[in-house]
Amino acid sequence: MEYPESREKSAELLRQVIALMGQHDAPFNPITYTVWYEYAAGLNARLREAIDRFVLTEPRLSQATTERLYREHVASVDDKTMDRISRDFQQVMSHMAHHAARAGEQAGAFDAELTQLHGALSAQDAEALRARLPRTLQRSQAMRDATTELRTQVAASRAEIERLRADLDRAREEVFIDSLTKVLNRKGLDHRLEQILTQARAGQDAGHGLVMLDIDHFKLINDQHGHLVGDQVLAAVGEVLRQVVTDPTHVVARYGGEEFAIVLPHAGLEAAAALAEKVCRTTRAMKLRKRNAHDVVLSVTVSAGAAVHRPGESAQDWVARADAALYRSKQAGRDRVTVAELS
Ligand SMILES: Nc1nc2c(ncn2[C@@H]2O[C@H](COP(=O)(O)OP(=O)(O)OP(=O)(O)O)[C@@H](O)[C@H]2O)c(=O)[nH]1
Repeated sequence: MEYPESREKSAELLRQVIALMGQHDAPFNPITYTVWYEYAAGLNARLREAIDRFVLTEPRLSQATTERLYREHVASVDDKTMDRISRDFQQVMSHMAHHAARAGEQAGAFDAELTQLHGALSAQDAEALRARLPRTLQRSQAMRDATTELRTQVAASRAEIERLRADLDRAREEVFIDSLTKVLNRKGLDHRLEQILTQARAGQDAGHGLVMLDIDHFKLINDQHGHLVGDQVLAAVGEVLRQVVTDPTHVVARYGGEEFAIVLPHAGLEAAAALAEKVCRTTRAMKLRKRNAHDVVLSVTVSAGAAVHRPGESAQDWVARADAALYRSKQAGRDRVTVAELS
């Protein structure tokens, strides 16, 4: 997931997120953090609606509810990953708390020692001062040791928390990736579309391009060469898409079956159509060798439809307009791009 906030905005968000986490019962961990971050950032409308509904009956959200919200509205991370990350996080926090408590105890003892020393100094009692000094030195050394240990522990904990967050991000991404074509799956696409349209609704930006693509006569490929070759073709088209769509802000997904989608945030119809043309050209030029049969070479083509998002339009309607343009490409003979009218 991309978090597009500026540094100032993210600092403000961080304050809000910490305040929100403090108002609820779920422990502080990367899952709770992510839920409240997405809530506060306003990037996840469905999550927001669900939280607003839940707090009516459960004003302090529990760990179980927060994890459920994460699973249903952020990413369906499996229970084992969720448990492991929560457990590891608790362990990191408990180590840090232990070292902080130790440093606190040493600080208390050192403070008591300083009070005694101050007394001896004020009374100008040279004898008492001499007697106190070895203890004062001992206590100050213990204090220094404890703060050094705490510093080391804080650094180690930070590194560990970073590792856990990366772990969680990886697990989230896996849920959104189609294993055959290695592009986003439908769920991943829906999630990204929702983010993009939430921002569009908030008036933060306008004008996004969408291309829907469909492999031509795919049923024939399956019928003539078998389902496994069909899968090989799907994987190859996925590879073409990953190769052609190089802009990291663009979103490539398998919409379902042999249909793919490309979302081009902040791009017009011309850019979307040009990218679709490039995908058509590259796919047409591709020669696929049927696995375990070196003499059988397959060629495939794709048809495409492009549409630019209209203000206020739902994701569903947007996809339907691009799909209608794609249908016109099919009707006109396939292996081509059709653009949806703007009005
Ligand atoms: N091998 C394989 N086939 C799939 C998969 N998903 C869907 N299909 C097949 O894709 C085919 C889609 O065929 P149709 O929708 O009739 O369209 P088409 O043959 O591509 O023809 P046009 O779209 O009109 O060019 C069906 O035969 C599905 O069984 C998959 O994951 N693997």
